[in-house]
Amino acid sequence: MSENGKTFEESHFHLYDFPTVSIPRLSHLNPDTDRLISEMKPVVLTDTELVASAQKWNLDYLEKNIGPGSYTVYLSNNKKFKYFDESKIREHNLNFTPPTERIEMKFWDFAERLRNWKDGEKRMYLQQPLNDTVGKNMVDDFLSFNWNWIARQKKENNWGPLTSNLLLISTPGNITPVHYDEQENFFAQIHGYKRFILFSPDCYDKLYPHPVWHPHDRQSQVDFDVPQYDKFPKFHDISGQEAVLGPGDVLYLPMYWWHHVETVQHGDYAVSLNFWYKSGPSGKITYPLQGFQKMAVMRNIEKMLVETLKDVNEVGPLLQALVEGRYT
Ligand SMILES: O=C(O)C(=O)C[C@H](CCCc1ccccc1)C(=O)O
Ligand SMILES: [Zn+2]
Repeated sequence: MSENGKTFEESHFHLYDFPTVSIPRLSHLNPDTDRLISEMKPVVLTDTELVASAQKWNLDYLEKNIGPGSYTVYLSNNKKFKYFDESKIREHNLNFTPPTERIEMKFWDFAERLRNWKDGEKRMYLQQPLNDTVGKNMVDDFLSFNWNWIARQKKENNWGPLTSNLLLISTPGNITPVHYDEQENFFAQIHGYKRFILFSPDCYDKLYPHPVWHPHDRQSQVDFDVPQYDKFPKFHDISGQEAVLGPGDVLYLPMYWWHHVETVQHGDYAVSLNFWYKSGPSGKITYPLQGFQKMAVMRNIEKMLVETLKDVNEVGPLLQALVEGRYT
């Protein structure tokens, strides 16, 4: 498959059993692009120049210009970096074993370890919101982003404020397992290549999310490498959309869309920057509700039940009693 002028063999990607189609790759000047965004459908924009001033953000440049701040780096003994919310571990004092180790590093330390990284060693994933501790050159790069274009997108789609720009630097082969976020996202690829597999919010019944109170809230329980079809039978019917992003590509990743992200194997490290926006007011609700709205409804029901029952172990049995014999 050749994307962004680069060709890849199968060995560059993890192979899964479900079918996928390609996410459209369009110019930002194509009217279909703004239509897809307004319909909350994914699209790869090939020429926004959104972060053109960051094309020079390789390890050397970042090491020289990112400043003295500390950076959150996850370490994994395998390829997966399944996100977990540490606050939920304490809140429900669960005996939860984090799947990855989180450490704080200075950038020069991370850069050095990444330069010397060899396949087979612990994989690393730097994940840190950009903040005002970065050096002057990077502030200038940031100010030179194509804010006109993205501000128009925010306005035309009635989004809320930009909440953060997450800087992501990953070793080849890293996987962020399938999950959804509750914010709109323009994902800008700066260095290296990343493969996204997306699933519509309507797939919520096929991806079996963890409970809302669980540290893996918003993540799927299904391990794509070992899908337990007995536990998760509906996963069998899933199908997705995929794209490989290269430098300069921007993926519109709509709120509540499930996504699995891989840093292409046997290649270079990857540098990405996302733009997370709060959603705007929902406006006129039309019926029947769409998939993402049903996900929000289910989240609210789970939250209300935990609040009311005070014991997370009582939520399942009560919901079971509510459904059995009435709705089955
Ligand atoms: O931009 C996005 O939404 C992604 O999922 C990009 C993903 C890393 C995100 C890490 C993460 C996952 C869940 C909660 C908070 C942070 C990647 O590029 O590997
Ligand atoms: Zn995400």
